[in-house]
Amino acid sequence: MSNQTDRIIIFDTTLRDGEQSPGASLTVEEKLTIARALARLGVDIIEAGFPYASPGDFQAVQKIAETVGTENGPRICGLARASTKDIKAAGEALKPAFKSRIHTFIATSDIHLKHKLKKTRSEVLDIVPEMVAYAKTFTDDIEFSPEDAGRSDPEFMYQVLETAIAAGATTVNIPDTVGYTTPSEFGAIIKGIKDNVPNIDQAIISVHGHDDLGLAVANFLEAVKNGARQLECTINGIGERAGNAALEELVMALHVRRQYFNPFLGRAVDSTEPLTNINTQEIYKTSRLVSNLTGMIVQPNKAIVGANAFAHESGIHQDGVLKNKLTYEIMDAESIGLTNNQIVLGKLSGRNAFRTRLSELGFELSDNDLNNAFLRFKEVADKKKEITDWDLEAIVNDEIQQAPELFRLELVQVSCGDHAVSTATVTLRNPEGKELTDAAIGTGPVDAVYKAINRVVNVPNELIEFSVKSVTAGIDAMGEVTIRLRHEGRTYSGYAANTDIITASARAYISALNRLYGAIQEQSKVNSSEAVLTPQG
Ligand SMILES: CC(=O)SCCNC(=O)CCNC(=O)[C@H](O)C(C)(C)COP(=O)(O)OP(=O)(O)OC[C@H]1O[C@@H](n2cnc3c(N)ncnc32)[C@H](O)[C@@H]1OP(=O)(O)O
Ligand SMILES: CC(C)C(=O)C(=O)O
Repeated sequence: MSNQTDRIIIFDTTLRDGEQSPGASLTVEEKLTIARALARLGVDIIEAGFPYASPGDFQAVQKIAETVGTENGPRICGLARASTKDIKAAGEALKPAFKSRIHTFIATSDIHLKHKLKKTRSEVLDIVPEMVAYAKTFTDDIEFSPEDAGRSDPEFMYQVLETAIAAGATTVNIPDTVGYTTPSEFGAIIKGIKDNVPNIDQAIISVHGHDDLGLAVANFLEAVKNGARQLECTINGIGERAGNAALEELVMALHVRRQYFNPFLGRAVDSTEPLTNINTQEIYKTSRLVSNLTGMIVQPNKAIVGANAFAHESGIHQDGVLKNKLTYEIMDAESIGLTNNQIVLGKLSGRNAFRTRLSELGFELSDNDLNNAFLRFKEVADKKKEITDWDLEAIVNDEIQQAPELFRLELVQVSCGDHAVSTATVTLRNPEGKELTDAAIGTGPVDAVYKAINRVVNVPNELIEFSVKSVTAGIDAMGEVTIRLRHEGRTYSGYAANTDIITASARAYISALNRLYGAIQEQSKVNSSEAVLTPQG
């Protein structure tokens, strides 16, 4: 294999590194939904998880390998430390995939060797070929990463990469694990690898980077100029700490500035060939899906997918755009799948029009889910004359893409005002099917509702984020509520949309509590199976 491909491979790690964002933890079903969306987006490789990390991660990777890793689907990858138990778990979980990859890694920086791994350089040099060769017994496609490459001694890293490739690594991935390097430094690291690793032509050079200094995307573009051909990125740039390089920014930079990048890929400047396999029209929808399911809100001024990314506010700009869009726009909103938010359906629309529009928007629902979504649509259409694509998306995300419903909201009622004590009454159905009603007072209606819900659910938690925004303009707009809460150091998110923001707030809170309650139940199952296993050794 040669790394001289003239195309950029997009390796999406939303489900692995993205899920490492505090509070972004996803259920197996949610991961499957995102994996399907990534396949529609056209990513080449999905890093679906870290199978050894937990039974849930193992199951998710296995399910994605089975249902999304089909013959025409993307390659499915699992992460593993340089250890036989991790690699074995990855190999087992990936078995159902038509095309699989094991990604194994070990740190090469002296800081990590000394303080974290407590290993010498020569020990690492022995472990790497042994583990790559072991991974090779599960699949031919092996990626190796020298973790913290950005702070590693280049000469040592060259040696490690050479042994990894000699043992069968087909991709070598260079991570700036702590987001420390600058673009020119990162480009020089890639050039150094090309110039100094003797067998580098037998592997693809990949890059992975974090955004601690806001430089991840710039670093990657410099890496492409110096020979990197695979980019590891996440939707909306989510990930550990400040996140990863954002897929949408990288792809659109390569798309919009194609003529600038063509020569670095050995193409004629004016070549119109796309630089990646990404279907850019799927970008906006995928971004919204990931944001809703992870609870990681996209900031309004975020490049490409932020609410303001294509908005022109000031008079001089509006005047220019009205005369010619090119005055202030370097790309079309349509190119990332942003429609004009046109009115699509109303309360007289039927099931067929509803199903057709959802499928045009990329939602493939089972008959049961479609029925539920249709009933919600009719409810909303009774209150809101015009139903836009954004409303439809909010309805599906609220109604269908939810954590398993352990507690269900049956009723919420509030009394509030500037001369009243905010009071809320709620009725919830508990996991055993019993209806429970309670009431509370609070500093405002949402506070009162949350206190009343807490009296019923009775799991201590701290609300750390509450956001409400309208889906579209207008007084009858649906409100979207996203919340994050914390319990014993872990964060859980919830999402809901409704024309009544108090109802949306209550539903979003219950959706987060359902995740928290589900996690407690999972943990108690693990604890009781460990308790059974321990006495028998
Ligand atoms: C840069 C990255 O993003 S790496 C990916 C990060 N993702 C995760 O950590 C996923 C979630 N992690 C987990 O569930 C757990 O940490 C597990 C299951 C992976 C390991 O759990 P534990 O066995 O309890 O180990 P713990 O997390 O406390 O410590 C990590 C151990 O792995 C070792 N280790 C770390 N990286 C590597 C590596 N690449 N190869 C081999 N060993 C490694 C550490 O030195 C430490 O070993 P020690 O226990 O002998 O000191
Ligand atoms: C596992 C590696 C590639 C990683 O996530 C990092 O170094 O940030």
